[in-house]
Amino acid sequence: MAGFRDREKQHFPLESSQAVVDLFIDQLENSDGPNLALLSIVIGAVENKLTVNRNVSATTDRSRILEPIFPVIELSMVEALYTKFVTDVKSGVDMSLYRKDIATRELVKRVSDIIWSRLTRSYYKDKAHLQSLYSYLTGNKLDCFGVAFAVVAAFQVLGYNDVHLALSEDHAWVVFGENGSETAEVTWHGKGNEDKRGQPVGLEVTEKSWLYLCGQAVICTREMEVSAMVSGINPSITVTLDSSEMGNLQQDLLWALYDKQHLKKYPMALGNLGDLEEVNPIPNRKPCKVLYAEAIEASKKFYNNQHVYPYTYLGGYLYRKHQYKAAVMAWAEAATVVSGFNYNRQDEEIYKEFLEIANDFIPNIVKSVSNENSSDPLKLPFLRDPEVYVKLLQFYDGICEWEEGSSTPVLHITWAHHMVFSLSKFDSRVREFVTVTSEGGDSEDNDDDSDDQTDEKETRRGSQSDSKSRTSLRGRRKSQTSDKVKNEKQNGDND
Ligand SMILES: CC1(C)CN=C(N2CCN(c3ncnc4sc(CC(F)F)cc34)CC2)S1
Repeated sequence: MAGFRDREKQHFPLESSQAVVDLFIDQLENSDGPNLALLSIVIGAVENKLTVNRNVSATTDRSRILEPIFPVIELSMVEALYTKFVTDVKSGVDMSLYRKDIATRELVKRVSDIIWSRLTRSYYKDKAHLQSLYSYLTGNKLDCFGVAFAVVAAFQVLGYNDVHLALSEDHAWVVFGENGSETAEVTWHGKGNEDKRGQPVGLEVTEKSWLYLCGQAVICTREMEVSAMVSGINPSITVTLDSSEMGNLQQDLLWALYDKQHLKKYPMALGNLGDLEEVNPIPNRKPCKVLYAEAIEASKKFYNNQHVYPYTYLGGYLYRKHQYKAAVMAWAEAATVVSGFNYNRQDEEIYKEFLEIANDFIPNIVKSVSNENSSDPLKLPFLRDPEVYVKLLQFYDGICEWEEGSSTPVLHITWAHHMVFSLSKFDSRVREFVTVTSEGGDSEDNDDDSDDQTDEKETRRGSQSDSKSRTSLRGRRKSQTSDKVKNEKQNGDND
């Protein structure tokens, strides 16, 4: 039955991480494209052996358990599971009903139903290690991403090259048809939401919800589907313990994909590699800060700068390194990105992200710097730095703008309490230097070119530094006419 050719067989048995990396590289160099089902079964098997049901004694206090052995992966086991997958998929489809080169919506729904029908009736969907075909074929369990991935792998088995994975920052679906112009839901999203499997991704894009990234989703090639598979590796054994072998393997695979340019258009995968490099920097490889920057550049270059996570990857890293001003600057950019969406009840994941930043991280920073006296004379203390204050206002402004025009409210009193707490900790002189103005409303409101359509307003640094730095905060309001939001404090040293 469906077996592997010598090209695949010669790698087995896999007896080391390097052997797995060699198999992946060989598949990525295969002119027929990488075999998604084969690679997902292999990586899922390794992850299962290294992380599931490990006898973790309470005394293991290292952040990563050291593996004595690498689990040998035998060809017979992989081939048996692969044959089972091929048989499941092919027996579920009467191929005589369909054209062989381009998928139809009916076929996409059919294949999604085949994957769906084999899932265990009810199980904890958010559990770890449910993302691979190994989990599907040995445990009949998949998470939301895993179902979408399995549908794409099934179409590869059926010989279709037009069905590809589409990824937003919290959802997955497929594209298919002539030049991938069609979209279809193939999995569920979140809890308590009716799945829309078979339907096109339509309304949500017009609703401007973050969940669908307004047409800026990552559309995968076969190789980028391998990047998604590798990015989805979960090295955790418990909440507090990771498998270092699995983490190192994920890192090596991501670098192999990076070297072949298969992370170029995939900001989250670049961010994931950055997180791995932070914990375990590989000599002579790009440092995590550069990877976070490349993720932001990729979002700007390929996705109209409409991805939020690249900025929260960077902000989270800077926060962990106590580089608080830079962290606030990254979070302000993240809020500006999210301000371009309308909040929808299915956007909880990004809501939780901003909730933690606004109501946990920023108050913690403000508390921790309250008795700061920076040794560096040129560095303004956080609470005396007008640029920080302006960036904080930009952060809150972005979240307010996100809420404007949304079907669901974002902010509640707790947000206001934390915001007032944080802003009020800034030195009063800093607050005096900030002039907030609002430009005209939406473009259609901008017909009046009255000269009070203010351009950027400048904010000068405090007296400590003689150089004036032009920090501007452009207030943006969606619907109001242009008006000065705050009185302008004329200070003596205005030039
Ligand atoms: C800055 C953060 C909080 C750190 N980790 C973040 N991740 C965001 C989600 N992650 C991802 N990493 C690679 N690819 C994908 S595709 C996807 C949506 C899912 F439904 F398919 C999620 C995701 C990995 C981890 S965002």
